[in-house]
Amino acid sequence: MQDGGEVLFLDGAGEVIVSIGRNGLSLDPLHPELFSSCWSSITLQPKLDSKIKFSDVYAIELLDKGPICGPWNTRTAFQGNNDIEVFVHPLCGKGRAVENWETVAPLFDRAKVKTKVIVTERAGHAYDTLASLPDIELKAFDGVVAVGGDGLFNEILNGILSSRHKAPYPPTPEGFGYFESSENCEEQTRNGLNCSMPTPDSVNTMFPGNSSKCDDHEPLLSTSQPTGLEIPSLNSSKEPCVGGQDHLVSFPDDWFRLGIIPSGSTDAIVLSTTGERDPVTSALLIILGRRMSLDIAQVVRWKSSPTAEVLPTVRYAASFAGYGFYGEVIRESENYRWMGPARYDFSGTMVFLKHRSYEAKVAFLETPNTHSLAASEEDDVTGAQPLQSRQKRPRKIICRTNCFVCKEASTSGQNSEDENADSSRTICENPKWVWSKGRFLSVGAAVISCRNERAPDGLVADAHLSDGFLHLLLIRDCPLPLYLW
Ligand SMILES: Nc1ncnc2c1ncn2[C@@H]1O[C@H](COP(=O)(O)OP(=O)(O)OP(=O)(O)O)[C@@H](O)[C@H]1O
Repeated sequence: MQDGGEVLFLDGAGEVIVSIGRNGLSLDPLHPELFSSCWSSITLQPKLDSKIKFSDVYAIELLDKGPICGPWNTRTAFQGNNDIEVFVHPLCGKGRAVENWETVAPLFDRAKVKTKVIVTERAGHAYDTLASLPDIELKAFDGVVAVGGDGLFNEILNGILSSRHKAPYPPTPEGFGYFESSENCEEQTRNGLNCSMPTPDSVNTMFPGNSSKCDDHEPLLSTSQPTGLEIPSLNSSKEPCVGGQDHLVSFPDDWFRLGIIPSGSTDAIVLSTTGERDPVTSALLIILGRRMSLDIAQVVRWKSSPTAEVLPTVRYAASFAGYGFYGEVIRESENYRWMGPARYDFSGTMVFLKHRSYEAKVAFLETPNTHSLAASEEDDVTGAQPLQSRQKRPRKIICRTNCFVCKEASTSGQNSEDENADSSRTICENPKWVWSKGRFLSVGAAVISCRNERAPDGLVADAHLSDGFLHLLLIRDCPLPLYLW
């Protein structure tokens, strides 16, 4: 025992004095002079992390007794009393998800974090499981973890939100005059779209989970041949579209913890959140309960039903939602899944060579930061101008983490973080929809692409959107950066 601490022998470092502070342990060499060279000023002290924060400790074991408590740090770790639900997609990426889970599972065991593991057997398995799970059972989980790629995460996100996100839809296409004229109708028919007039009653105030959505059984990924990868339509689960059911979990008021152990082909969400495409890093971050808010985009596609009603199909995206080029690349790439990650390059080239452009009408929330992109004053509902003619790229919006990319944008004369927060507030409280139409190479909404400086600028995730009319709305951390190419 030494004044102010205990002397321990540490492998590779020798004797150290260990003292306990409020937030962690301090380690100081007992004989620092032994590490100094007599004849030079070079210090030969071995590398020693002189501080260990309690919040970085994920388990404690006594050599002879094994784990002594668990989970070790209930303040930062997963709550610990309940399980976390883990979905493993055995076929994703290079087929290493099961192996990756087997590598990290002992870390969860060691930290006494209980897991309930489901290995998915088909596309839609995770979605169905979560969408049909009674709220009381969902709430009993401390979180849900995907061992897979962006597509599996996307299923989990949609399974959790589909019947539980309660928010008004953005304005209908009717509100933008989309279906107003027969000319529009002819144009749509030429483009292979199903055109019919909406019923007069606006669905602006409808909430997901109420009756009209029950009629929509369109798969998200529409292909002429079944790929086995279609995500089931909303509300195709056992959970009925009921009014009056007392939901215990309701977004955006509630929050829920999600994790990804990267095992996919592109892992865009992991790259733009943790920045490390490494299963062990992700597992440790999950066990330690490190968290960050995730921007989620709600994508509403309005489509005519057989009864000529225009009904919304709602999906949620956490990285990127794309229509046009990107949508087609993703759709095409499903046919070449056997190629592994190279399928994206291959189908990207194939689709590029087709040199198509896509008819689109886009509605988006105008923010002060995106003014260079936003429509001019005459571009209101009655007088749209094609956005293609605007060459300027939108200015970056500063993200919450104030990453390198955003910092750079702000120092080059852009809005400060405070101004950005103010503009977010204005948009949330006072949304002003702008719309425009034209032919585009692609229309996409990047949700979290600036979270991490290492993330590629344009992220492509599994946002399978077929031709149709899209409304994009950010439900958390608005504003949503919307890019038009
Ligand atoms: N057992 C399964 N068999 C077939 N498809 C599955 C299975 N489990 C999930 N899927 C589907 O496979 C799709 C792709 O999965 P995932 O995104 O995890 O892998 P990936 O495409 O290789 O990775 P990334 O999205 O990072 O490119 C998902 O959209 C999901 O619906």
